[in-house]
Amino acid sequence: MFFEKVQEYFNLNKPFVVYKKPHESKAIGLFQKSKKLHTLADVAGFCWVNFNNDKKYCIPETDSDIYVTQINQDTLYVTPSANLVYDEKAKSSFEAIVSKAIDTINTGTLEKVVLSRKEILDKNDIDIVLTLQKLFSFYPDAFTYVLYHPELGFFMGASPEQFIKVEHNTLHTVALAGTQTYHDGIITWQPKEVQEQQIVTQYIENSLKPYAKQLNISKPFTQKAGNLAHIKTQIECLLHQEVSIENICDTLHPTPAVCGFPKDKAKQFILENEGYDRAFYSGYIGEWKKNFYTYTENCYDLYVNLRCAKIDEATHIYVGCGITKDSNPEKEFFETIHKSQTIKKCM
Ligand SMILES: C=C(O[C@@H]1C=C(C(=O)O)C=C[C@H]1O)C(=O)O
Repeated sequence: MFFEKVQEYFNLNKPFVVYKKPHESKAIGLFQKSKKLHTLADVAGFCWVNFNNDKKYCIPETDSDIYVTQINQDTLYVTPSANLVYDEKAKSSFEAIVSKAIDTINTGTLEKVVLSRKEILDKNDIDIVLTLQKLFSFYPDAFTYVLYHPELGFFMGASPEQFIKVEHNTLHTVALAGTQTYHDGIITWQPKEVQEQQIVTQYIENSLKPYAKQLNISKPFTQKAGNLAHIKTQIECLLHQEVSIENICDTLHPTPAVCGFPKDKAKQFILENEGYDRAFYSGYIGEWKKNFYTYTENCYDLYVNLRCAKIDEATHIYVGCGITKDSNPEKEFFETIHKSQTIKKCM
C-alpha cells in the first residue's frame, strides 16, 4: 500500500515526502492532496528551508494523506564499493577556493568557512522505491528522506545531523563537525578538527543562551555516519516558557557546521566564491509542530539537509567541508569525495 502510493505520486508528479527518523523502524509519508506550494506557516507539517533562510516551504498536515509503514530490514542490499573517481578540473577549482579561504582566514577576522560544491552525475532514471529502501537500509542511524514538489524538484538525503528537536519545552541539538573516514578501533582527532567542532559548540551555546533556563552540554565524542566519523557534542536546552521556535531556528541557522564563523563574514565568502546556488542543501528539513510518529502536537524534529542530492535532468550531489587556518586544500577536496559516497551508494 505505502510503496504503491509513493510510486503513484511519483508517476503523477504530485507533491509528497517520505522520511524515516534515526533508529525508527517505521517510515512516514505525507502525500499532498493539492499541487500547491505551501509557504511554511504556524501549522503542523513537514518543512524544508534553504541555506539562505529566505525560502521556507511545507507539506501541511491539513492538505495531506498520511501513511505509515513498517520498514522491512530483511532484504539485504549489497553496498557497492566506493567510487572515488573524480574530475581533475573540479579538484583544482575547489582547491583554489579553499586556498583563497585559508588566505582570508589568515589575514582577517574570519575563523571558519564551510565550502561546498556539487558533483553532477549523468543519471536521472531513479527507481523511487528501490532508492528509498536503500536509504533506509544503508543508513538506519540517519534521517533519510525523499521529497518531491513539482515546482521545486526531487530531493533525497541521509543526514547525520540534528538541527533541533523540541518536545515539552526542551530543545536538543548537536554540534557536529570534523570528518575522517570511519575505521574500527580507536579514532583520534587532530587539533584542526577539534577546533572547528569547538567553534560550532560555542556558537550554539551563545545563540541559545537568551532562550535558555538551563543548558547542558556533553563532552565531545566520535560519531559514526555511514563511511565517515565526526566529532559530536550533545546540547540540551530547557527553554523559557514563551519562546518562539521559529525565532530560535532563525537565530541558529545556518550554524558554523555548514556556514562558518563569524556567520555574516562566512556567508558573504560563500555567496561570493562558491559560484553556485546551494538551494536546500545545508538548510534544514523535517517535522514542524507535530511528531507524526506519536501524533504529539507542538513537537519539532528538524535535521540539517546534508549528504543529499537533487535530481532533474541529472543528479546533483552536494558536499562540503569546514575550512580553518590549518586546512589542506587537497585533503578537503578528498573529504568531499568521501562525503559524496553516502548518496552514490543509493543510486
Ligand atoms: C558540510 C557538510 O557536513 C558538515 C561539515 C563537517 C566538517 O566540516 O567536517 C562535518 C559534518 C557536517 O556538519 C556536508 O556533509 O556537506
